[in-house]
Amino acid sequence: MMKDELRALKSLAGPLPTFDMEEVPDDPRLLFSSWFRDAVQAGVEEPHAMVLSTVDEQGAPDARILILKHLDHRGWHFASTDQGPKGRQMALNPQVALTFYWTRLGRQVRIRGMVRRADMHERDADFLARPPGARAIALTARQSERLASPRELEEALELQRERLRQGPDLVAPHWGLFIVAPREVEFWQGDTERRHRRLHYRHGATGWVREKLWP
Ligand SMILES: Cc1cc2nc3c(=O)[nH]c(=O)nc-3n(C[C@H](O)[C@H](O)[C@H](O)COP(=O)(O)O)c2cc1C
Repeated sequence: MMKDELRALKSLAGPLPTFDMEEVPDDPRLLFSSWFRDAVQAGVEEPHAMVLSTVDEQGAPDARILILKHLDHRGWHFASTDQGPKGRQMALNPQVALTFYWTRLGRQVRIRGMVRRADMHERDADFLARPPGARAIALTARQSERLASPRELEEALELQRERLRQGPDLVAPHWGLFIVAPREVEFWQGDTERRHRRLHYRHGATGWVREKLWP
């Protein structure tokens, strides 16, 4: 049943844009910005949603979706608690990967690199810019713990909403703003005939080196 349903689904049906792999910037961050703008203009839903992959202490991979908060010369930024599986995994092993997929354009971007924390000032600014509900849930500081009952969550949230009413500038101590400095970035443009175009950037001793990859 599932097999037939899956076979009936289309993938990379197009129309899809072309990708001129000769006309690209030296720095993959510039190409990412340009592709990101294309995704926004094409109406891709939540183009800033990305998969963050990490590994645990046994070397077993883990992955979840997060929201991209910023991209600058340092890399790709995201915000989360430093507790819970991803926080612990990144503290043990700062090597991570980010993956974007923009369906309507048939484009995938894969980033591999090292994650580090932004300074406290930037972290606080990010936290205070979050809507009150998002700040209250972050202040509960229990992401990914076992939830005993919905009431437990409601009570904890009400407590934090009250703390925020008393102190609107409160920042969750376990909140983190993280930056992924890229070592490798791959741009993948899907093709309806499966002649996908792949451009791989690697950061070497003298700067960014690019090569094309087989589809
Ligand atoms: C669209 C979307 C956006 C999300 N954005 C974030 C985010 O920015 N930060 C975050 O901590 N979790 C975010 N999550 C939840 C994570 O996927 C994940 O459930 C949570 O961070 C716990 O991860 P962990 O158990 O691996 O630590 C988002 C989930 C989705 C589906």
